Amino acid sequence: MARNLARILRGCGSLVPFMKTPARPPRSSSSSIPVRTLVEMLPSLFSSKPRDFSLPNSSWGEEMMRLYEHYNGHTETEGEENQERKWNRLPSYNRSLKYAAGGVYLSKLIQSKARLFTRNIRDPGAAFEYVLFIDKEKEKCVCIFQAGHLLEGPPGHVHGGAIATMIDTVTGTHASAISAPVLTANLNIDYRSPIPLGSTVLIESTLEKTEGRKLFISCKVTSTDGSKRHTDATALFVSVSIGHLLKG
Ligand SMILES: CCCCCCCC(=O)SCCNC(=O)CCNC(=O)[C@H](O)C(C)(C)COP(=O)(O)OP(=O)(O)OC[C@H]1O[C@@H](n2cnc3c(N)ncnc32)[C@H](O)[C@@H]1OP(=O)(O)O
Repeated sequence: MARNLARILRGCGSLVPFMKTPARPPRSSSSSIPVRTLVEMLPSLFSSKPRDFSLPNSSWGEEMMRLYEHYNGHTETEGEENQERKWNRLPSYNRSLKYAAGGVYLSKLIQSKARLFTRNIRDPGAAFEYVLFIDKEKEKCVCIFQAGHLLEGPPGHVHGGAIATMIDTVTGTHASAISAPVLTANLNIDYRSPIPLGSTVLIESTLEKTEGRKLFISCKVTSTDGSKRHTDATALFVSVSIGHLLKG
């Protein structure tokens, strides 16, 4: 049991955003691990640092790099006061938790082969290359997205499902930064003009309002100079408890 626990803790990745207000999950009759205590302990006990996929790699094109440097230049630096700095880069990992062990409820969340949908292609640049920045007040998020050749839908252009995935990812990450954990309850998308495969676009999300557990977010996808509107969307996220996630 102790060895299993050590493996879980070693394998922790990016569950941190989901840990803000953990609720009490039901206890497993088949496990002696106190689930709530363990779940709450996980984020503070990471022993290895997972790869941050939102940092530049060799596949990033000129436009992706230019915009990354632009927004990163506006990133708040720890311990440094500068009112001009507006955007904070959000790190991005390819898994929530790595190893499955430690009882029926934890095993539902901790699946050894589970990987974040957008971060599971080994070949850099082949699919989803993106980095997100959030503004200080958390009212807005901006994502620089470079669409790789594996995302083809119509010839030479990005698949609508891949665009929906990115919109869900950006608005979902935005909502999570405000009130984790959240689930997408509703996503409406208007596809206005196709996105060329290999191109870099901007995905901007705006918090419109919150009502109790509900977060209403709007989103647009444009060319990087803003002259072309590719996609408009609205999304509704609902804050849920860890117990809701465990229930499935
Ligand atoms: C790092 C990358 C981040 C990526 C983020 C990706 C996020 C995702 O893709 S999540 C996966 C897809 N989504 C899901 O699987 C969610 C499945 N649905 C559910 O679990 C539930 O229906 C859930 C959580 C949305 C709502 O259930 P529950 O917590 O019981 O809330 P419920 O009481 O039904 O509704 C709460 C409020 O939301 C409203 N609501 C719920 N669903 C909808 C909907 N589809 N449309 C409009 N309103 C809705 C309700 O009317 C209610 O409003 P009010 O409080 O004013 O009465």
